[in-house]
Amino acid sequence: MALVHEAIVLNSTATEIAAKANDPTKSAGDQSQPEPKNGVVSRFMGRVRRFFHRSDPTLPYGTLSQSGANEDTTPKGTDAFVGSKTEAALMQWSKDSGAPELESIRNSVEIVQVWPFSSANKRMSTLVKYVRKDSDTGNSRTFWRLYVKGAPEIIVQDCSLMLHGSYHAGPPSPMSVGGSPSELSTVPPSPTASVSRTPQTQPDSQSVPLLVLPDGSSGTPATGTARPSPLTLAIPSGSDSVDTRSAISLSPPSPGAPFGRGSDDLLNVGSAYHLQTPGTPMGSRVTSPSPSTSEQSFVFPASSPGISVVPLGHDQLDEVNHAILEYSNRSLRTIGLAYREFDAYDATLFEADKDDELVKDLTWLGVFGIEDPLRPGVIESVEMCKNAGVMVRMVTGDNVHTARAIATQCGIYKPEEGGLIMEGPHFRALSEEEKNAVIPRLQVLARSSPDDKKSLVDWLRNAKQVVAVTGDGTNDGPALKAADIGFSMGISGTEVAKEASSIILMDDNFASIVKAMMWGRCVNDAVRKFLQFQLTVNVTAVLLAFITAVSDSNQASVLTAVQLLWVNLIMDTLAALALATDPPNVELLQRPPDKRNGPLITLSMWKMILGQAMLQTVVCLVLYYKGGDIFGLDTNDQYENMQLRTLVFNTFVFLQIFNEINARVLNNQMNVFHRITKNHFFMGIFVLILVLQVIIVEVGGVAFKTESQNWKLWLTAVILGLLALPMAVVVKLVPNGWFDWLPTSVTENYYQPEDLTWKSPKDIIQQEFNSHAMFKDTRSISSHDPTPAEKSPSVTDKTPKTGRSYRRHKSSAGLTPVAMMVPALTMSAVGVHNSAEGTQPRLVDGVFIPIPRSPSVEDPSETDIKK
Ligand SMILES: Nc1ncnc2c1ncn2[C@@H]1O[C@H](COP(=O)(O)OP(=O)(O)OP(=O)(O)O)[C@@H](O)[C@H]1O
Ligand SMILES: [Ca+2]
Repeated sequence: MALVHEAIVLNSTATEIAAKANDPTKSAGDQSQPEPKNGVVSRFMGRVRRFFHRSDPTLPYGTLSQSGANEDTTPKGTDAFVGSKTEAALMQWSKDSGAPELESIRNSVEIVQVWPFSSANKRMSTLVKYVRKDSDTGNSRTFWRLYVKGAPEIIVQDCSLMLHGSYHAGPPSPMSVGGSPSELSTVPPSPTASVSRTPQTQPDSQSVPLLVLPDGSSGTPATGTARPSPLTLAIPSGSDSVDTRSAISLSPPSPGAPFGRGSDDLLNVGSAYHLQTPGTPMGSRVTSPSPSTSEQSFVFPASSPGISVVPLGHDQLDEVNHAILEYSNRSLRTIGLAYREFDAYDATLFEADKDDELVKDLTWLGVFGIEDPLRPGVIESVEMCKNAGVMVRMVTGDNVHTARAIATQCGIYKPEEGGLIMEGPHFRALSEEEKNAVIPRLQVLARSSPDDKKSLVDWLRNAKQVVAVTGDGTNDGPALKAADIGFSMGISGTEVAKEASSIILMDDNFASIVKAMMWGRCVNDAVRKFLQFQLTVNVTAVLLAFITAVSDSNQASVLTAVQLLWVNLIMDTLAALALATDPPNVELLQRPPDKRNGPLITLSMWKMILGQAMLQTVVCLVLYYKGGDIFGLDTNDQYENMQLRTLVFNTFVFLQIFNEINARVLNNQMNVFHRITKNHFFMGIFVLILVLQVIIVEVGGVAFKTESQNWKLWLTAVILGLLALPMAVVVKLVPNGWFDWLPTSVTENYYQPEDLTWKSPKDIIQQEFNSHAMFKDTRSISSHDPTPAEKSPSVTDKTPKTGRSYRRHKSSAGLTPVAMMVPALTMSAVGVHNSAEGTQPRLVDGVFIPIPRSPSVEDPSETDIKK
C-alpha cells in the first residue's frame, strides 16, 4: 500500500521512458490489419545523424536486413518502421537516403548467421554470403562478409583497418567486389563537404542515393555511364569529392542553439515512425530464398574510386573517437559499424554460438548518431522526484558521454551537487567498500550490463532504500524483478520486461510514475488519518465506559449501548468516507519518503491520539462527576440526571466531530483546515453528523436514552468539543525530540532529509585534498597504517545494518573512500578547472570528477584550495 521511493533507478534513457503514446494501428480504417505482435505500436521521434562513412548506403544493409525492425506495411504506416527503435531509426535513415525497399534487400542477400544484439557486449553481428561476378574477368567469386554493429568505442577496439577516402563525381565501378587496399586509390580529402538528406528526386524505382554538398547543389545524380543500380552512389555535378573524415568535425553545435535545427547535415529520419518488437526469429541460421539474387545488387564501396582501406592507426583512432565524442556530447546514441571478410567458409567460426572469435581484425566503417529528444515533462518530473526526496538515477547502456549529456539535460546529473557518473565495467570492478562510498552519489551508470542494473538495485535494497525501477527491454528484466516496484513500458516494453515488472505504464510516461507516487502517498496517508481518528475515539470510549460503569452503583456506563453504536457509526463508516477521500495533491511530493520499515503509526500520530484521548476523557469525566454542581443539575432527579448524561454524550460526540478535523493533518502542520474545502465528502459528512447528532439528542430520546438539551447545554457541548482544536495545537507544540529515548522504530518514519543532501563541490575538493595529503603521508610509511579515513565507520562497516547507522555513515565520511581509491582525484579535479579544455570532467577509474565551479571572489577559501 505504501508507495514510497527513496531511489528510482531509471533504466535506459529518460527520454525513452517518457515516450509519448500514440497508437497509429488503432486508427480507423486499419481494422483489417493484424495487430503487431506486442499489440502496440508507438511513435518515436528520431533522427539519424550523419553517417560517418557515407560512401555507400548498402553498408548498413547487411546488418539492417536482419535487424529487429520491419517496415510497417499498414496503409497508414507509410514512412514507418516497427520494432527496435534503434534499428528503426537506422532503417529509416537508409530509406531516406534512397535505399531500395527493405524487402528487396532482405531477399537479395544470403544471411548465413545472425548473432543478435546482446546488451552485455553491446553489439550484434550478421554473416552474409556473397557471390560476385567480376565484370572484367567474368569469374565468380564467393566470399563471406561479417557486419558488426554496436557500441562504437567497443567495436573500434576490434578494428585494425578503416575505410577511408573520398568520392569522385562520376560512375562508381559497379561490379568490383571486396577490393583489397592495393586495388584502391586514395584521393586527398576535401575539408568542407558535408552531407544532407536529399529529397528523392528520381522518378525511377531504382533511385540513386545521393550525397549533396552544402553549397546547395541539388540532387542531380551524376550517374554518368553507370549502369543504374539501386545501390550505386552518385555525387552531384559540380562537386568532385566528399571527404568522409572531415565531415565528422563539421558544424559543432552552437551553444544554446536547439540541436539539429537548421543544420544542413542533419539527416532527419522520419519524424514519426512505427515500432514493433520483431517477430523474426533471431539467433537462428537464416538462409536467403535465392542466393542468385545476391549477385546483382551489391557494390562494395571500397572498390569505388577514392575509397581506400587504411590501417587504423593512432590518428585514425583519434578521429573515430572524436566523432563518437562529438555525437555523444550532443546526446546522440552512437552506433558503430564495421565489417570483416572471409574467403572461405569456416564452420567452427561461423557456426559458433558466440561471435567473439569472429569479431576481430575488423574494418571500421563509421558511426551513426541517433537522436531521441527529451519528451516534454521529463525535466519537471525529475525535479518533482527530487523534491519528494526521491533520487533518480539513470542506468543506461549508452556510452558515458551520451548518458551524461542526456542526464544533464533532464536534470538527473548534477555534478555541482557531488553527483558521479560511472561506466559499467568500472562499476563491476568496485569492491564492497568502494561501492558503499560511490553508490550514494552515483547519478548515472553508463554502458551498463543487465547485471550492473541488478546489482545496483540489490545494493540499494540492502541499504534499506525503497527502489523503483523503470525499464523497457529484456535486459531490464533482472533489475525490474529485483526492485521493490518495477515499472515497465506498456507501449515500447518487451513482454519480458512486462512480465518482470509489477506495474505497466500504459503511456510510457515518466510523469506517470510521479503520479503513482502521489497516489501511493495519498492512500498511505488516508489509512493513517483514519487510524489516528479511530484509535482516539476507541481509547476515550473504553476509558469512559469503564470508569463510569465501575464507579456507578448500578454499574451503568454513562454511554448507553445505542449511543455507542452511533459513535461507532461515526468513527467507522462516516470517518472512513470523510478522511480517506482527501484527493492527492502535489504537496504530498514535497516531503521525504517514508522509511522502508517506518511505523504505521508515527510519533506525531501517537502524540495526537494520546493527547486528544486524554482531553476527551478528562472533559467527559469532569462533566459527569462535577457537571451537576457546575450547571445546577440535581443528579438524584431522574430527568436532570438524564440531561447531564446527555450532556456528557453530546460533548463526547462533539469532541470527536472536531477531532475529525484534526485528523485530516498528520504531520505537525498547524493549519488543520488546510485544503478542507477541496474534500466535498468531508464537508458533507461533517454536516451530516452534526444534523444527525441534533436529531438524536432532541428527537431520539427513547432509543438513545437522551434528554432534550437547553441552549446553555448545547453551547457547552459545542464549546467543549471545540477544545479539540487548541488541544491539537498544544500537542503539536510538544517537540518530537522529547521522545528520542523511545526506540527508532517508533520515532522515525521519514527517510531523513539529510540523507538526500550532497556536499558542496568546495567540501568535496577540500575533503579530497585532505585525503590526498593523507595518502601522500602514508605512502612514505612502509607498513600500511590505517588512515583516519579508513578507520571511519563507512569504510570499516561493509554493509549498513540499519537505516540509522547507514545514514550516519553516509553523512560523515562518505566521500573519503573515493579518495583512497583514487589518489589522483583531487589533482584532476583541480587540474580540470585550470586546464585549457577545462569543460571536460576527467574520468578517473570510471568515476567522473565533477568540474569545480569557478572560484567566487567572495569565497577565498575555494581559491586557497586550488593553490
Ligand atoms: N540494435 C542494435 N544494434 C547494435 N547496437 C545497438 C543496438 N541497440 C543498441 N545498441 C548499442 O547498445 C547501446 C545500448 O545498450 P543496451 O540496449 O544494453 O542499453 P539500454 O539501457 O537497454 O538502452 P535502451 O533501453 O535505451 O535501448 C547503444 O548505445 C548502442 O551503442
Ligand atoms: Ca532498454
